[in-house]
Amino acid sequence: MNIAYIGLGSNLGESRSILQQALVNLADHPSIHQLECSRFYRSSPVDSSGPDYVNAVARLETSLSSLALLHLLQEIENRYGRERPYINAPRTLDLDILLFNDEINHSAELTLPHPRMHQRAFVLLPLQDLAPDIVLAQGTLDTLLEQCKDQGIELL
Ligand SMILES: Nc1nc2c(c(=O)[nH]1)N=C(CO)CN2
Repeated sequence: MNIAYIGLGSNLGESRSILQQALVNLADHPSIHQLECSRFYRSSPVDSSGPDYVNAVARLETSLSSLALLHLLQEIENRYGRERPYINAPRTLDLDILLFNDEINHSAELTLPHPRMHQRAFVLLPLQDLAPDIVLAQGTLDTLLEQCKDQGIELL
């Protein structure tokens, strides 16, 4: 069984209920097990403008490959009317694979671990709820959170 961490984000529409519904969609999938989610956070947009985001991180076990999981996440994003008019545009639902076992992937479709997760408090703080002792290639969660403490984020 594979273990994946997924970043969830939304800053358009009913963000909290969209995230909750997306978690139900994931939990209902026959190849996804043991889904757990962090607390929800409100965060200021990083590298983009527009409304604040609601962010969370989920941990799940799956028999799917990383690419099959990516395609499932894209399909769920599309159910919530996700459009991609420009890079980092506001979005109803963003589902990113952050970590997939210890997989390192630099394919055209998927980069693992997620290339910017270590610089984003909206990923690191919810990840800390689920896996406080996890150590990324760039350092511990405490060390990395210290480096992005200027990013606005609060517990919902
Ligand atoms: N706070 C916050 N900022 C972002 C987010 C996000 O989920 N939360 N997602 C982005 C595109 O992936 C760009 N900026």
